[in-house]
Amino acid sequence: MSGNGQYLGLDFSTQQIKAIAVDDSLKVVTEAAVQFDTDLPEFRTQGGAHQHDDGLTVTAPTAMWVKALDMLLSRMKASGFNFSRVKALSGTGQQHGSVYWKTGAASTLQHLQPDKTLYEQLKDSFSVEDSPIWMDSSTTAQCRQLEQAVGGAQKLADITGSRGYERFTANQIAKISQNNRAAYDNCERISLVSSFAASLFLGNYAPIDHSDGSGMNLLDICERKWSQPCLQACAPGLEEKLDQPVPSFENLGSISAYYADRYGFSPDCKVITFTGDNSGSLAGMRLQQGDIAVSLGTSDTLFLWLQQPRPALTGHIFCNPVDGHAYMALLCYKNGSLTREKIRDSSADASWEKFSQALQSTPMGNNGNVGIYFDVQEITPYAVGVHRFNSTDQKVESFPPAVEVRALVEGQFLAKRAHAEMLGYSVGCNTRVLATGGASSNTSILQVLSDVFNAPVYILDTANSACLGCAYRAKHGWLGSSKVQFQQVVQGAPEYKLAVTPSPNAKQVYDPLVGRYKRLEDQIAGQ
Ligand SMILES: O=C(CO)[C@@H](O)[C@H](O)CF
Repeated sequence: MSGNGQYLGLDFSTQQIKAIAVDDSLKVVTEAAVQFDTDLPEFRTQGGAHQHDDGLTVTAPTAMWVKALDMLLSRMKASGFNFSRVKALSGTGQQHGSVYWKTGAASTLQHLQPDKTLYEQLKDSFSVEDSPIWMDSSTTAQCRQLEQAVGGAQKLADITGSRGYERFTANQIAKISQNNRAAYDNCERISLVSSFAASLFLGNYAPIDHSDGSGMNLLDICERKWSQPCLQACAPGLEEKLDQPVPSFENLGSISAYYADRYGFSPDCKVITFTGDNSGSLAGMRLQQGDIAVSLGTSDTLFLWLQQPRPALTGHIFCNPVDGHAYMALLCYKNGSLTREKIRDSSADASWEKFSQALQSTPMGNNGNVGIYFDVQEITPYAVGVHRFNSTDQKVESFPPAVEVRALVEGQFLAKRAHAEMLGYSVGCNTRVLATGGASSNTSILQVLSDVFNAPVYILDTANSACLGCAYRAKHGWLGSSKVQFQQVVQGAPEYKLAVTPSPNAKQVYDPLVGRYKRLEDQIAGQ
């Protein structure tokens, strides 16, 4: 894999647009960003979005994303970045968001004038000016309609990898076709945020990729084609507005001449399919078969690599962005660091040191005491409340402080393992846990994670993992995904740091405890 080129990753995320360039050894050489709220105040967004008065609808101005790209590239040019060295670029977009290109916009995209900004030329190219984004929760009716049309929630999950979720694109499209038919009819192409961004660079409509397309409730994730029952249930004439989905590592062709003329990109710079931000993160974290990535933040997120997925009513299964025969899964937990902090305050004198001492002073399995701490409405599963059980499954009102601390941490990780296994993951000899996020700096917490999964835990700096992952994917696509595996391309990337390994007998303690935890969780979720 020779070459002295550079590879550019772009991330069109909720609050900013970011670029990272890496050299041939995948070392970061440039970073740049535009913050929507502060750099483009004329759009008056908060966190990159507009929260509507109904308390459910959340959108972002499509033209703001276009203007942000003008600003980002101008900043990079002004800083002296040499665009001519970029061999290929790829990117991500916040998942589920959608862009509605007005009839006739293709011609404008194909004939961009280098003496004008993208914004000047494209600002009136969208039949829906405010794109629905992933924070929207206004389409519950459309979710139920879609689930009913295809045979129920589990059937929709079996087809598309997820039950109906309000933020998923099919339900947003259905809402627009039902409530704003003129805008829907005056739209010749619907893009995701990722394929919209790719279209800007390609100077033509870019296709939706399999991985981000898996977040729409429209793609049959086994066939990797649009599901006809889902298309027909969603909106009339939808398939022609979407075009056909493609693998997430396709070389879409050369960059639009607009960028060569205006910024000095090489005319031969290749555009590699863009994908969703979580898929980009999987690439940036360099997950491979057998890996689980655990992001321990305000909400906890699990990224799984799956070979044989089992779609369920919780979690999401997407086509894998770097391996055309594999899948990935996402599990999101609302009760994350705030819950850990609450127990730290109530049972460890608000001290992480005492929190850690409590974990060190209590045995694996906590003498049979199990806790489920859903302070706020949990989404995995849909349940709420704090529930404590003693070794004979009797509900108890409280635990001693140290037992409470361990019950919380073990409960959170037993939940993650139970739901991961429900989606088709199996803990085995090649399991690696990659930990990131605030709590990954606490070795005692990581020790419990390692024991529950009976696997080594590595620490990963995933700052900008989505953007970095796309720079990696750009090189993979440029080299030719049919010629080289993604894992080979990223071999030279910085190594993970081994943090902890499982305690002796961890397997004997936690393998049976996972089943017991799941039974207790089902019991409280069923309430
Ligand atoms: O909704 C989500 C995943 O399903 C979020 O992680 C968005 O992708 C954030 F942009």
